[in-house]
Amino acid sequence: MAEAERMCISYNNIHKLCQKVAKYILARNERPDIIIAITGGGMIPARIIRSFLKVKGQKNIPIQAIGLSLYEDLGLKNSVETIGKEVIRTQWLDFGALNQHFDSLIGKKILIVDEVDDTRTTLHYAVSELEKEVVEQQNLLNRTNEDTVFSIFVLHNKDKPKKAELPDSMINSGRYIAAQTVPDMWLCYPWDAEDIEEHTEQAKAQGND
Ligand SMILES: O=P(O)(O)OC[C@H]1O[C@H](OP(=O)(O)OP(=O)(O)O)[C@H](O)[C@@H]1O
Repeated sequence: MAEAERMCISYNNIHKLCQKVAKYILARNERPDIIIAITGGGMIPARIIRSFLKVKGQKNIPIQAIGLSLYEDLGLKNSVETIGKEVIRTQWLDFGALNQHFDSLIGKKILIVDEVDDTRTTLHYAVSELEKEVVEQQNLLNRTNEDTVFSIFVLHNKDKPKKAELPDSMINSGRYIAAQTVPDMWLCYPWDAEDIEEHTEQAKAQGND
């Protein structure tokens, strides 16, 4: 792929994007009760933004990880049109650990973090499965009158047709937060770099430092 079609992103750039988004979240009085990082790309942004969301006198926001991987569905059982990618859960919430902080996700502000929104398949899956999880808990505990608020933070949203939707209520209320919207190009994150010095130089040259 030609150099111009690759966008290199430095750690410094990611740090600053997290800081910008944290400011936005705090200004809206929407500090999350819990951060859910989608592994592996969501983990570093989740950890960085937690520091910027820290408020004096308040406990650190707990981070939970969910593992979601895109799996090539070869569409063998279906028609050609269904060929695409499906999401496989490799890791899910640890409710035992969650309970040390609070009793459930019900009524909480939840920030889902990933590095990139490409086709939106992963984020759609994460939001719908987490919403289902909350509804199950609400029914179980007879607490159906409490509102749970989901937000999303991604470093980059690729400007392209998406293969899945997010709730309108989330988009329209500013709770889908992409630090940057970028053209549909190959994004090179620093954690994949073999030579981090060279990578950082390339990021600088592209203005992403
Ligand atoms: O918008 P989508 O088309 O769903 O793609 C975005 C997802 O793809 C990547 O995950 P990947 O499965 O490559 O795993 P990784 O994070 O462990 O690299 C990325 O981290 C997002 O989670």
